[in-house]
Amino acid sequence: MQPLYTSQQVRDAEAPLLAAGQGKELMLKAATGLAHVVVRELQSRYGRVYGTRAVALVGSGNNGGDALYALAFLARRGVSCQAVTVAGSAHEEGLAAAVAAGVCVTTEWDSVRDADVVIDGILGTGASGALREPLASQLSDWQNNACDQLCIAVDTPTGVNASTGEVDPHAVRATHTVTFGMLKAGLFVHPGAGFCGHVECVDIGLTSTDAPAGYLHTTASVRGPGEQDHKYSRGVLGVAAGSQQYPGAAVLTSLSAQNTGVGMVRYVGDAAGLVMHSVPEVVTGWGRVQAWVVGPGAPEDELVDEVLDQAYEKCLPAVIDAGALARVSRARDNWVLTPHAGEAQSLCESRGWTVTREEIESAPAHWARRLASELGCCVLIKGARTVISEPDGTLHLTPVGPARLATAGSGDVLAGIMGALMATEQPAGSRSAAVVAANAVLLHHEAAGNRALETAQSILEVARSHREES
Ligand SMILES: NC(=O)C1=CN([C@@H]2O[C@H](COP(=O)(O)OP(=O)(O)OC[C@H]3O[C@@H](n4cnc5c(N)ncnc54)[C@H](O)[C@@H]3O)[C@@H](O)[C@H]2O)[C@@H](O)CC1
Ligand SMILES: Nc1ncnc2c1ncn2[C@@H]1O[C@H](COP(=O)(O)OP(=O)(O)O)[C@@H](O)[C@H]1O
Ligand SMILES: [K+]
Repeated sequence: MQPLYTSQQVRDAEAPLLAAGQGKELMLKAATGLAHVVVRELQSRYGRVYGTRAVALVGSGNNGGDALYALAFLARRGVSCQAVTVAGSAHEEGLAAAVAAGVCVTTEWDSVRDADVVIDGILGTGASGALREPLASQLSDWQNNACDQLCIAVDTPTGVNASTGEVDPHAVRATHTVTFGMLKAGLFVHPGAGFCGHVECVDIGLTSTDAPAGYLHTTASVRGPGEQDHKYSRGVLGVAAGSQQYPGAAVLTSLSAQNTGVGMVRYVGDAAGLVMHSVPEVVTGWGRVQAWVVGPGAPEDELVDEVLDQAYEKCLPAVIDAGALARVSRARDNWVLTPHAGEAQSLCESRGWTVTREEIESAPAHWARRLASELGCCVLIKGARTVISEPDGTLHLTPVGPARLATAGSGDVLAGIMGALMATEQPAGSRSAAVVAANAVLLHHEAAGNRALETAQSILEVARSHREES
């Protein structure tokens, strides 16, 4: 997992180097890394670099300085380069270097639309507040008329808050973002993440001792059984799921847990017959378990309350989903609540917080944080972009999953995968529970992404093949 930082944390990490007079060196490292990416992308899209046209949008600060030095580099590679200064002034030394290399400087935006690549060097970590006029309208005019243009953002797309992922209505939609030194959290949080395109980080020698604002998880790491393991040592998962109205959720959750790999699944609820018929490995009835999944398919309140009490009293890790979410009155830090935006809205409402489902969908990190802090456990808000927060606000993010996960029952499959990992990994606190949850999300993505699958049942088959291969 890769640490993610806020803009301020990155600026704090830069401060001692700037104080030691290394500002220009840092900027040259950043600009060189940026220029290499531009060259690579020009080559990849057009099959050549020489003779292509690059236009950089240049703001008044160091973000513009990076863009100007990169243009100087590109001009020497035979790229026809133009710098559009959008803020009246521009980084002096960068401007001098660009002009010396043959870069044409203008304040007119005419050339932007026809450029083979646009480099967005307007705002980086120094941005504050809404985009000002006339810049905001100029950006909208350009982007409303641009079509499939290569656009490489310097450090962060202008208008995307690099700390929070909040987005200005006129923000730049980049195809690539080249960020410097440390990954910024806002580049991976919805909705900002959707404006960044492919993100890569150029090492300019920054380090931080701060606690990161979050972590990016990209590869699922799952521990298989050891040679000495038996079914009990490996972990028994209790599944309390399904009802007469929604018996299928009990099957999907149990089967998904079984397919992910766990010592044993114990099922309690109203769909025991159907579960046994579909997953004969499952044992039904109460008994000792090392973790719980409770809630998929709206099991009865009485059963849910009993499971929640047991998990609380014994400090067992638990995945609380769907029908069980509304029953949580106290929580352990190794619990993960897994609402979708609608369920998160109900959780907020029951606490007297007024928010719409749409507002949660447009700022899931904010609401996951608020709920996690209120409840004292991890909160994972499901959706096109899933976000997990620990009670202290530390975020755990993953790349976006395949859209074919948007199908009924796929949340039940996720609950089963997560439950299996909870039972085998035994997370003791919120950090390890959040890591388990992120791993489950990645496995869920992988299972759905391996083939052109459309149903939750098919996702299960891939979960099984994943287990057999590992
Ligand atoms: N400080 C350093 O050591 C390094 C900084 N680097 C670059 O420098 C950037 C940060 O530079 P700066 O601190 O100069 O800040 P920026 O270049 O991000 O922006 C500062 C300028 O933007 C204007 N501005 C802020 N908010 C605005 C808004 N909403 N609408 C319109 N204009 C607005 C401000 O008036 C100010 O003039 C980083 O993102 C990175 O690209 C890199 O060169 C690496 C080294
Ligand atoms: N467009 C999408 N792209 C990627 N993943 C998605 C998308 N839509 C939904 N998902 C994922 O699919 C799952 C749906 O879960 P949920 O809404 O609980 O469904 P159900 O209750 O029917 O099981 C979640 O893991 C969610 O993150
Ligand atoms: K930028």
